[in-house]
Amino acid sequence: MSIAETETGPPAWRLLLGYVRPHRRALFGGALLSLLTGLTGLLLPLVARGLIDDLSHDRAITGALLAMSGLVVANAMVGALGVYVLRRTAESVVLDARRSLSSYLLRLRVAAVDRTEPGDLMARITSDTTLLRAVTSESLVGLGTGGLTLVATIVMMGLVDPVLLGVTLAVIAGAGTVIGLIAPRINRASKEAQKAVGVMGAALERVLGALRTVKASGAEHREERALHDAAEESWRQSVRAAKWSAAAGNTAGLAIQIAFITVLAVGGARVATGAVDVGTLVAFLLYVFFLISPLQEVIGAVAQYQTGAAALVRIQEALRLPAEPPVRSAAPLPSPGDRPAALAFHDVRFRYADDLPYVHHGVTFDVPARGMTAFVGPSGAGKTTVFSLVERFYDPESGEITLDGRSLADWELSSLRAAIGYVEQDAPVLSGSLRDNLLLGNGEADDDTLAGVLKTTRLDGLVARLPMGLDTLVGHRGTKLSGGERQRVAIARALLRRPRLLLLDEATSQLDAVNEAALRDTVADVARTTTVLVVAHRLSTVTMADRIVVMDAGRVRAVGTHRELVTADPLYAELAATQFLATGG
Ligand SMILES: Nc1ncnc2c1ncn2[C@@H]1O[C@H](COP(=O)(O)OP(=O)(O)OP(=O)(O)O)[C@@H](O)[C@H]1O
Repeated sequence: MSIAETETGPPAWRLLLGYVRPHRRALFGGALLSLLTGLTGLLLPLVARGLIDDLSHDRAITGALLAMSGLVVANAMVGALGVYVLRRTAESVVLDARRSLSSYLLRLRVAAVDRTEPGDLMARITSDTTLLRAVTSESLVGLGTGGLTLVATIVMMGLVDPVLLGVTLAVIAGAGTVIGLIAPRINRASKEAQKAVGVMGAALERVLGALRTVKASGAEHREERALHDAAEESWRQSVRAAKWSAAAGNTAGLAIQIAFITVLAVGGARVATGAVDVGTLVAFLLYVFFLISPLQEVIGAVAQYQTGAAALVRIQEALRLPAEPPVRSAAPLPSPGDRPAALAFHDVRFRYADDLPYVHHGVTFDVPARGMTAFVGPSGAGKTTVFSLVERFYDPESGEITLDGRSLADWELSSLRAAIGYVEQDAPVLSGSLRDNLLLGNGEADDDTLAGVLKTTRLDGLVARLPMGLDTLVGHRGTKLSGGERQRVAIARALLRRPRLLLLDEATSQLDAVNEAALRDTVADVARTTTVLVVAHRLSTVTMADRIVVMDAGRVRAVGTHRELVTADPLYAELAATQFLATGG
């Protein structure tokens, strides 16, 4: 599913001004330099007229030649400076957009991310923001400087000969009408092209995220087709945009040529009747020639703006996804002596989306501080969802969840999460070093603490074996670690936060007996000082739990110890007999 296209919202030019406002001074400076370049250029025809005058009156032309050379050099220097200032400003606008967009994406609600394609979001940060560069430096400035130069040129033309100006303006007005018809087509094609880039990003993310599965399923060709289709769609739409942009650009060239010929004809007649002299006609023709650049600049700006506007709208769509409130600074982690947390669910009803069935139909349970509570139940019963709700990745539709007797809704999100350590079932490992991964949740942990946690999670042996110890790169998604090692890294990472509540979604994959037993001891150890909740898949975990919550189809069926439940709850008895992995039990 892709991000909903929003038709409403502020127009693109308002969004653009919002991005540009902080850089308005630099932009204005750059525009001024560009304008100065245009103006110095504008003086050339006047000097040329003087030169022709001097020639026809047999006067020395050295002064006029020197003036022309000086103007040309000054024009080039000021022009280069202007281009540099504008490009730099445009890059700063892109930087701002990338910064704000990436900060925003990190704050996105998990529910919002569920409904989008990460690859598409990535394309919006990388590719769409790039388009802001051109829209700032070329479009906005082009419109300003080109527009002003155009007006200045027209004023000069009016001063030289108003009749010829009238002829020129009529031709330009015709060109303007054509451009007005072309611009929306460029916008539509650009938006489609960027959308296809997003689709390609999503397809790439899908393939690279599961490359082993794709290869093992022999699905390379099918996936390749999807990638190529998206790339081709982007190509098709970009070519369409290019076609219309070229048509717009050529309209400008054509208009100037028509104006040139018309001015030559009408001007020639006026010279013949003696209304104007040859010098005036030459100066006017030079001005017509001078119109090319600002006119093309303005038309280019209009075309470029259409592309930028399409990107701006896509960026804005991402910025409208629901996000968590911004956090100014990370909340402090629990201190070593902090008391464990107590958790309670009161009649919690929850579904992942309005169009999906309820996952929790009124879940109620109480977990006192300290000790280990195991959640068991058939697949899909809603056990992992309990953890997602505790972390506030989602909020319940009704009912209440309390931590230490205080509703989760009243906790500041970062303080709530700081109190919790969460080990997910598939135990993601981020690309980077093993140390980066361990310290992800607590960058402040000292070497002694780290060594202690490595020992309890039995990772010390692994670290000793690795060529570069803790600094060994563990690869994208931890592909260089085994499933069991990944799970232990995730537990170590959570323990380093000294959580007051540890949520452990047990891996369904088997660990070897030694590590299994070690992990069980670790969890039992942690449960003496912390509240531990485990979604349990192993009989060995369940039997050592202080209490077991049996869930079925979004409800809590029973709570008790293994001994109690085996006799009291038929579902539990069946699970215990058939479904649990029995390792070490
Ligand atoms: N992000 C999500 N969006 C929509 N539905 C979801 C999402 N996550 C889980 N579900 C659905 O919610 C239901 C409960 O899922 P949950 O992961 O809580 O089950 P579970 O009891 O932990 O199962 P298992 O033991 O197989 O891990 C399932 O039917 C699942 O399809």
